[in-house]
Amino acid sequence: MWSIVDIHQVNNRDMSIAVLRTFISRRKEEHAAFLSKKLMVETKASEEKPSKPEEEQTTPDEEETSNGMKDMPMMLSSDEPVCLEKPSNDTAGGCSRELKPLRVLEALAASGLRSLRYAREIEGIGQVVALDNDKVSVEACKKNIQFNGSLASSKVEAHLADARLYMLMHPKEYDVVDLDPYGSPSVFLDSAVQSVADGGMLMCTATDMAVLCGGNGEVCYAKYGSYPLKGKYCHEMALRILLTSIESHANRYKRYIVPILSVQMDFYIRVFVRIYTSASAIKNTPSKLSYVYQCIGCDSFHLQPLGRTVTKNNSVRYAPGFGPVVPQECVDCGKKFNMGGPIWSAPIHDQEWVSSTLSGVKAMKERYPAYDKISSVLTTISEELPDVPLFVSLHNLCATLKCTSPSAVMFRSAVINAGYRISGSHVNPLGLKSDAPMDVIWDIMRCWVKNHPVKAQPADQSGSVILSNEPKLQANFARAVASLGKAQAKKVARFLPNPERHWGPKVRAGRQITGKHASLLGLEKIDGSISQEDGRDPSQVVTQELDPSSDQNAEEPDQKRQRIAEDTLAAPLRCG
Ligand SMILES: C[S@@+](CC[C@H](N)C(=O)[O-])C[C@H]1O[C@@H](n2cnc3c(N)ncnc32)[C@H](O)[C@@H]1O
Ligand SMILES: [Zn+2]
Repeated sequence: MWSIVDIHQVNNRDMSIAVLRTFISRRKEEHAAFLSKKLMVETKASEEKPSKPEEEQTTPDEEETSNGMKDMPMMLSSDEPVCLEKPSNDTAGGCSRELKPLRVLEALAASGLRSLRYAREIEGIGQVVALDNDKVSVEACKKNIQFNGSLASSKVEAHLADARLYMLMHPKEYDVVDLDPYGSPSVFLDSAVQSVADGGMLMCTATDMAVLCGGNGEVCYAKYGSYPLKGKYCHEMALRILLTSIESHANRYKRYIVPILSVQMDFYIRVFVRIYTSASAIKNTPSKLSYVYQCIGCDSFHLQPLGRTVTKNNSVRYAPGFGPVVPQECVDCGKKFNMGGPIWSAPIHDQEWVSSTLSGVKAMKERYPAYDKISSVLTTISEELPDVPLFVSLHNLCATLKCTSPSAVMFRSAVINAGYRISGSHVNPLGLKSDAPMDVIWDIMRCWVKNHPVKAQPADQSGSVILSNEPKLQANFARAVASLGKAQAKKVARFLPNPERHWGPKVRAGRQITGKHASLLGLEKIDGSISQEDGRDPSQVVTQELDPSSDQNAEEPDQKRQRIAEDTLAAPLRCG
């Protein structure tokens, strides 16, 4: 069995494998659509004018780039995804282009466990390049590759390299770039966005949650270019800050991102975004970003878009956003606002991808050791309102008013009965996303308090100021049909409890684990870590922990072995 301290990595890798499987099937569909469109265009062109001799049509220089593709040859229209395929001479017929297997770069690979799982478990992966700048890790990775048989050896290669330099030197070369650093990915983003092929995917983890969630706002600004706000929605804000930062790096190279899935799990966040090149599409970026005004008294929040588009006579013009969207003082409680952001305020998931990924996971349940976790997270995400960036917390609203709480179903019903939409949020079991404006939310709470009175509070408190105003809306708490999410109605688990022991981030590789880590990691984990690492040569762990009688060359592990793949493939030597 793997230790519980590694479970978060199992969750992270399983989610990545699930998304990669969806990517591979999407890529096939996009390629087929591209070929048929190309065929149509070619047929039309050949009908319109007599064809020139073949060598006059294109020269190799015009056609090829480092990526094997002309800069934008696959653009179907200005904003349509670019097809990820490369020219080939070996197919017959007019559409002589074949879809190459996926090339993956795991830029921060440690002992290569993730790369090995990608290569062994995902059909359609052509090559995985595993980098690390730590010699011991790369040696361990090479041993792990050897130990995992001929399939692994033919697909995975390990290199000692600084990922930043390597990615800069391989522009637009990888269909997938995976960043999974200790702490912040910020120093890797600029080169990573350049290394992804057009239409390719960047998968990026950040574990510096204290920074991203407002523990030290200035550090967050320095690393990511956005101010975080402390609030119940801080983890969702963290996801949106990371997306903003990736977009900002991409824009420098006339590129832009399309978020596919953005998850907060365990104690980290991870985003999956596709990257495209289009000088005209990047003009849309300011319209996808917002500042956030958050009241220091009652936590009401309001979004201030950075940009807007004006459409006139079929032409689109870009302009700065209208503002300010709030007065100097909060209309609900009279206090001032903190301003955070900018955050990505466009959708953070592609809901079609989410449902295909969820169906894929369900169909291959036995291939995912973290099935329960990733299916519950994907289920909750599939129900999130896609166009509502942040959320309120019912407990927080009640804490401001010092009142008892209505049940979530009653509150949801009141919002729905008032004509608005509401959903949960995967980042917080108590979070409620709604398109109802803050004054409607407070009116609902004012109505609730009328029937559930609160003790008198000092008049200058935010809650007292809010309650001193009469509601304009008569809230109706009668149960609305849509007040339960589909998952809740079907009793599908939406949030799983964390394991009770050994939970949390591990100490960075190379650091001595000492008693001072007790408060961070917990005593049991420290004991476990010391006994695990005690006196062992990391490179020996591979051979000691793998069953020497196991079939090292097995290229198609059976399903049971797939399920325990995280145990037996290799020992994660340097990272959790
Ligand atoms: C969290 S671990 C990676 C875990 C791995 N992705 C997995 O799933 O097992 C981060 C790794 O990044 C490596 N690293 C840090 N800075 C790097 C750099 N500039 N270039 C290459 N590797 C680097 C560290 O040595 C460490 O092994
Ligand atoms: Zn307020």
